[in-house]
Amino acid sequence: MSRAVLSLGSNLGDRLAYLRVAVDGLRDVLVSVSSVYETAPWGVTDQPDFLNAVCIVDDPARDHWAWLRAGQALEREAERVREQRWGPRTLDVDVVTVDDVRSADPELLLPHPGTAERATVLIPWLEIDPDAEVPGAGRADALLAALPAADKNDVRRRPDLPL
Ligand SMILES: Nc1ncnc2c1ncn2[C@@H]1O[C@H](COP(=O)(O)OP(=O)(O)OP(=O)(O)O)[C@@H](O)[C@H]1O
Ligand SMILES: Nc1nc2c(c(=O)[nH]1)N=C(CO)CN2
Repeated sequence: MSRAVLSLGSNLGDRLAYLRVAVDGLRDVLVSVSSVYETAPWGVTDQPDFLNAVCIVDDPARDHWAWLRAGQALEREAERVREQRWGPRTLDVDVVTVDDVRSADPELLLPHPGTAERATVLIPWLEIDPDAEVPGAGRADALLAALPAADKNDVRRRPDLPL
């Protein structure tokens, strides 16, 4: 089996529609999907707010590279153009974890290196898996508890935006 946690983000154009492109494209392998969260941008802060969500997918036939390729195909479907690092995008699909795979290959770092510091990933992930663990870094709830309150306050659930 290969179970992956994918982080979705959009801050350009019809943000909800782009997240739906991703979820619809994963429908056959979808185990669960979080609520949508409106989040203040980190990294490059002078850009529009993001919508973020996390989904858990499972497919015994896919390895971690197949999940990366699936995410990239969805980004292409959302007409993503490659722009500045951490800049605005119609759709970003990050592979957060795949089972307990660890990878130092720059094309596919696992677990995704930003995970432990990103409330925008940890909060939606914990919503759908309260026992979530980041391989090598411990429980997601403990990682979230260690983040500044301001980071958590910048992640607001949007129950009015269903996926
Ligand atoms: N776990 C991963 N998930 C998705 N892409 C990854 C992962 N590890 C490495 N990459 C590589 O990262 C590149 C995409 O980077 P991208 O421009 O989306 O970064 P970013 O989203 O701006 O920043 P960040 O990766 O910190 O969220 C791709 O070339 C991809 O091969
Ligand atoms: N709130 C938020 N900020 C970001 C995000 C994101 O998904 N959410 N993604 C980025 C590029 O990976 C840069 N900044």
